Amino acid sequence: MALSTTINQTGSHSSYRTIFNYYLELCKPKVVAVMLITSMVGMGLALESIPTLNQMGTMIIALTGIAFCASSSAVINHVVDRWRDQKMRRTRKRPVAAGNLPVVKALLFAAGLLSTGVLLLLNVNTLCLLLTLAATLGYAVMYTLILKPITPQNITIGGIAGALPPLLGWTAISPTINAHALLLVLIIFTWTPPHFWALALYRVDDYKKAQVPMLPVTHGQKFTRLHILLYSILLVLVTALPWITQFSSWVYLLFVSYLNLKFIKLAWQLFIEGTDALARKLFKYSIVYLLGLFGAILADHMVRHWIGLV
Ligand code: HEM
Ligand SMILES: CC(C)=CCC/C(C)=C/CC/C(C)=C/COP(=O)(O)OP(=O)(O)O
Repeated sequence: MALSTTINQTGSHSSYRTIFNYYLELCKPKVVAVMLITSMVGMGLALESIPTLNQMGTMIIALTGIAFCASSSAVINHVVDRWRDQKMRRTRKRPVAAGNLPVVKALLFAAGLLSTGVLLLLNVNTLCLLLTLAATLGYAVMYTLILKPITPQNITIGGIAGALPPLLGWTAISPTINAHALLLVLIIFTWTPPHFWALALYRVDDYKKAQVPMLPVTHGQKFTRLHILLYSILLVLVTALPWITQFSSWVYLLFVSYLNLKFIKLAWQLFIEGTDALARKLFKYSIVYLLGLFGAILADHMVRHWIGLV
């Protein structure tokens, strides 16, 4: 119905574009893009010098494979969540929830993405492939299908899947489970609850309507704000670990301290004042924060190891 309207009004080119946009939206491209950036940082940190052409090839294949697998789990999330998405203002226009794309087509798309991703990662190494599959199933099955509808700790446990990308990147270059790569995973794992619960605070009515037991629904606003603050304090401690373990220099520490100060300030203000505007501000800042932190840790490593300065 929506498609024929588009064809009648604006011609077939725009309908192709609409369909392309539907499929693109299913992949959660912005979230996957940030995940790929953290994977790329993992790759850069695993390298002790400027990458060779061969390594660059591996990086491109691995990033494409990870992107395809991550996207396939995002598509499955759209299918599994379609009833819940229909009830929420933020998600009700999503292609499967709104009936613009049939479930079967979405599932075929997910299967195509997953098999292409696996084929690509078979050319990288087995560890990288297996960990990527674990993250894919972690988000599509463990989080979306099992944890999301049953416990407010869904995002803390399910957050492991979203936290894995730096390790995926690291293993693409060096197929071992490195302690410093696990530190990066720990950073995203600790960052996820304030990232998500900030959004859940100002979208609480959506989650109530869809009967999803997110923390503000089950335990209230004040309790959620306290937990955002506690996780933010934990995040400050965890993000000092790269410096404490002498993986990163004081330049990283300085930059991250600035990012942390702002994070704590917002989390504290949100705890005290509790407005939707502050929750929204913290959610948006959480993304800037993560990108800044990963940028800083990579720049610090590149300057000291790739270029040999300091
Ligand atoms: C269990 C873990 C996570 C949960 C539950 C979660 C939840 C969410 C939600 C509900 C949104 C809003 C999407 C929308 O507006 O439609 C969002 C946005 C976003 N998330 Fe997360 N997230 C998680 C992990 C991550 C991770 C690991 C990253 C990156 C490394 C990430 C990056 C982003 C980005 C970039 C956006 C903005 C997307 C946009 O503007 O369209 N998230 N997240
Ligand atoms: C291979 C690999 C790296 C896999 C990770 C996959 C991935 C895309 C994880 C995304 C995490 C995320 C955006 C959760 C959103 O929660 P939600 O689904 O409850 O949010 P929604 O209400 O917006 O759908």
